[in-house]
Amino acid sequence: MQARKIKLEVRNVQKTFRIRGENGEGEAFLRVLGGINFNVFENEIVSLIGESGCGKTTLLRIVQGLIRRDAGDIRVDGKDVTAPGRDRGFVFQQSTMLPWRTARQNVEFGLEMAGTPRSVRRETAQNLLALVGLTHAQELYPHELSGGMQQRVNLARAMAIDPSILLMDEPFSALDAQTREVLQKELLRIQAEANKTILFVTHDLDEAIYLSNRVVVLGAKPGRVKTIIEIPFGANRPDLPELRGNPEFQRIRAQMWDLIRNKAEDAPLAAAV
Ligand SMILES: Nc1ncnc2c1ncn2[C@@H]1O[C@H](COP(=O)(O)OP(=O)(O)OP(=O)(O)O)[C@@H](O)[C@H]1O
Repeated sequence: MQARKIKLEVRNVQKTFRIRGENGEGEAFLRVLGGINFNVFENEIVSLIGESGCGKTTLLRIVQGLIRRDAGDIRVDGKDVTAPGRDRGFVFQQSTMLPWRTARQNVEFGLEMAGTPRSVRRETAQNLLALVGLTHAQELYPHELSGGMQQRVNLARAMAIDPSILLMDEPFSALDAQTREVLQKELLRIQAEANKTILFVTHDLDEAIYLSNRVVVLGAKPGRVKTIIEIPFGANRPDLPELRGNPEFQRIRAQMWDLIRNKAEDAPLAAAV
């Protein structure tokens, strides 16, 4: 069997924030990440879950290159990460579209910054907007788009620079339940069509199981990897409402819930994290 290619390596990443001391006086230290280890393989979706405050967003921002780690290594395609770069694309919880640009112009933005010729930019943006199902909305401005449509544009924009990995921080959590389910399904379709590798942060256990090949469960204070769960449903997994009735889905969900509530012992980590 061919070895899977590692896209993202996270090795012993640690972070402590300097914060105000008790009663707002002096200073104190908050150890947020206590040595995080995991890999994301090519074409995988890996989700990070864990209780609020366990450091998911901090970890994603460190991978993004926006927060400096105190120790450890992060490599994308074997290259050390020290700052934001075109090898990583981002989609956040809130839409980050530029309000004075149309959907197409928003998708073209990163390519413009990179000096890509106009005709190539336009074609790339049109292709990506078609991929995310927005051909009809290319020339609309953000205020003319629904929240779900805006997140589709943000996804197309993140993909425009053809990053090695997409980092997504709760991208659907501000959407209503119905739109969220549509976009979750769409993300699986887009990921399969475009062969993308994704690191995905979510609070939502069902979303993590439905979208992921593997789920990294983090414990808190300091954040650490409790276990990494392989999700056994293949590429043609049923839609989430149907999957929820699957006993294996329910078993995994219960296991995650126990881990997050600290009811279960940390499971031994597999060698190939
Ligand atoms: N810049 C900062 N300075 C000081 N403390 C910070 C900073 N950023 C985050 N923290 C603290 O680090 C801890 C982890 O925050 P983080 O946002 O990474 O957690 P999270 O798991 O993403 O939480 P949630 O699920 O609620 O979004 C929290 O206690 C937070 O208050």
